[in-house]
Amino acid sequence: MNIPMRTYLVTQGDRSRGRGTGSIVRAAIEGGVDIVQMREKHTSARERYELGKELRALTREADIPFVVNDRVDIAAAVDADGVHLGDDDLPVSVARDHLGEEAIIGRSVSTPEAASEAERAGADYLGVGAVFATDTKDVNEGEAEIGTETIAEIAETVDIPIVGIGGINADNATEVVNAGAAGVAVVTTITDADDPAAATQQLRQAVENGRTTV
Ligand SMILES: Cc1ncc(COP(=O)(O)OP(=O)(O)O)c(N)n1
Ligand SMILES: Cc1nc(C(=O)O)sc1CCOP(=O)(O)O
Ligand SMILES: [Mg+2]
Repeated sequence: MNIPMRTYLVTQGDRSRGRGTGSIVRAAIEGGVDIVQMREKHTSARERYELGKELRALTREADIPFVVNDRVDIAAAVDADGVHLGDDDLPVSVARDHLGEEAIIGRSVSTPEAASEAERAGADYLGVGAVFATDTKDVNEGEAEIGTETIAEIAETVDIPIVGIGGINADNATEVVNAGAAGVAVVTTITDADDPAAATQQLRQAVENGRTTV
């Protein structure tokens, strides 16, 4: 499965300076984002469903993949392309049974062992983090600031693509890609930017720079 994910936006409404998540996603699309994940932790199922339908329409119009964080039921309800799962979410195999062979299923990992297990379970890509310090999410001790060395180890271990996540911006994205990531996933670099479209473009350029210098 060839999933475009050089620049991967993970949404978070409460880190978007009061701007609607729809407007952030529209700007990211204008800036050339490759894939969008709806991640709205403290909202009801109904709110996620309504926002999910809006983001599905925007991403469909832009012809880019749309993934829902955590919730297989909401992914199915809004006709998303897939779901992103972590340790507290449904197993990859269960999501696969519900969403089908064509669905994009991402899995969070922070060690080579967990990466191998997720690949065996049928994940299509891995989100690996937290690469650098972040205050967007409380990351467990041992999974914080794993660095680009762990990105390199995991990239060597699995055949599926990986994206780095956590504290990534246009100044350090090149390093993440040079370590072996297919791309970078970000929340605040885009959602909290003065100009989310320009921030997406700069991130994209940093990723491209990595590809040409590897
Ligand atoms: C691309 C990507 N990578 C990792 C995560 C983290 O997922 P998870 O561990 O399930 O934590 P929450 O995001 O649910 O808090 C992600 N969402 N996206
Ligand atoms: C959602 C998420 N998952 C992480 C992980 O390590 O699995 S770090 C993270 C937050 C990323 O936010 P920012 O780009 O603002 O640092
Ligand atoms: Mg999760």
